Amino acid sequence: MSAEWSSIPGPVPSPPDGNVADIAAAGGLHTFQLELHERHGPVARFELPGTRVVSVADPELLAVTARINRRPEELFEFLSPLFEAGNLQTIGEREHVPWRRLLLAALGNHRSHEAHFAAFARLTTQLADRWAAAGGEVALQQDLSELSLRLICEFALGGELGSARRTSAAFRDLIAEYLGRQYGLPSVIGEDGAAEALAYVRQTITDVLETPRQGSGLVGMLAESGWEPARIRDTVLVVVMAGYHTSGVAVSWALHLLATHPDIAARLREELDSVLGGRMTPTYEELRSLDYLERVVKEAMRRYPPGPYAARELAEDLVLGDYLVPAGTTLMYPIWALHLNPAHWPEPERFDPDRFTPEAAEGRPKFAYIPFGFGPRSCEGAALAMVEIKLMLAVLVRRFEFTPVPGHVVTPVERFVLWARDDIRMTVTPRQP
Ligand code: HEM
Repeated sequence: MSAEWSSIPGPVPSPPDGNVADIAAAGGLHTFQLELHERHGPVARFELPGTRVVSVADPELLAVTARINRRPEELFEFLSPLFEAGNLQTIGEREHVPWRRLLLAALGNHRSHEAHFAAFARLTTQLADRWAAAGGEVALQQDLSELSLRLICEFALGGELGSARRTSAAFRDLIAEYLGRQYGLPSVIGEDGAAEALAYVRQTITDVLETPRQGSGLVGMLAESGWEPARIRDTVLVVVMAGYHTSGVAVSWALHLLATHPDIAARLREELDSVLGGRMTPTYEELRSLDYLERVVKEAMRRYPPGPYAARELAEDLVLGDYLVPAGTTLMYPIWALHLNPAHWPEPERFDPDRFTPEAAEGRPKFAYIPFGFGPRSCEGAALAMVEIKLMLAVLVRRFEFTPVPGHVVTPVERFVLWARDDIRMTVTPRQP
């Protein structure tokens, strides 16, 4: 077996941009990968400028890659301008291992989640009160990404980070701008706009680090880390960037699915009403006992994974099924395509939370479902995100009926995260207590 990238099935690349035009024609990397695997099978190749990619949509084959730490630099190059001390998405294993240890200690601690739970509930209730007072139509992704920014700042920094609206817009625009530059798309905010947004984000982070606050495990741990100040600032930036939109986007997709599946929404409400009685927010303990809520969240992240892909780079040749993939290849984990693979998810488009009962999940390969990635570079915020998402959804579904706005079309687009192109617009109607 020879290590030949071109022996792997895939579309014909056209120099110098490889398959960039095919990706644009498909509507983005997320939809391109669905078509790629439908046409070429579970292991398929394609080419980005200067990068040979092999995309793997078979969970059993993914298991073979589970120890790889290295991320491909070219693919994440667009994030480099954000960092002062090196791109944290792609730092090498030696630096990454202690960095991950600190993040897991700061973000993955259940006692710490419990300690911040009352503040999370207060911030979520504030948004619900605002919706109830204003009534009518809301833009879910805008409001919920601002709320998740507030939650992550409360948790990781002990309070607000500048104006939530401005910070959230700055991150969104910076990612769209840098990603667009990498793939030759039209500018979103221009050179000056990007410089201004980055300066705003950096300044607010510096302000937070210079003003001691109570209740921030992350800032305290960073202060004791002995790391250079630029790496500390970069770490705060990456945590805020990774956490500001993902949880809110997950909740908005879940609400979209619930609003279009009234029977499932009714079953979730029944569970919430029976556990909460007359109260509007669950306790931390109650949240853990809401089984159907958990299944709804998992199924929503299967149907619309907020992070639609992950990637690694091969340091050595690797046997993947029938192929020997050469060293230097970028391995893509096409999370959306994996979550819609009919071999493991019958009728994959159907929204059915009961796919996640213990009985239904039995025998399903571990890596058939990977919303938070896997292996040594999996998401350090996963456990925290699940608490945030379940709490936001519980409070909002307990308090409101959500009705899709007639004529508003919801189209997923990939901008590093799976957003809806024109947001998800809903009419919110307070439920009778
Ligand atoms: C719905 C919520 C979220 C989803 C779906 C999500 C998904 C992901 C995915 C797919 C990756 C790449 C994993 C891989 O390469 O195997 C990732 C990485 C990461 N996520 Fe999340 N994430 C979420 C929320 C969060 C939150 C709330 C935080 C921080 C508080 C966070 C922090 C990170 C960090 C720091 C990384 C980089 C991991 C590394 O390179 O070691 N994420 N996330």
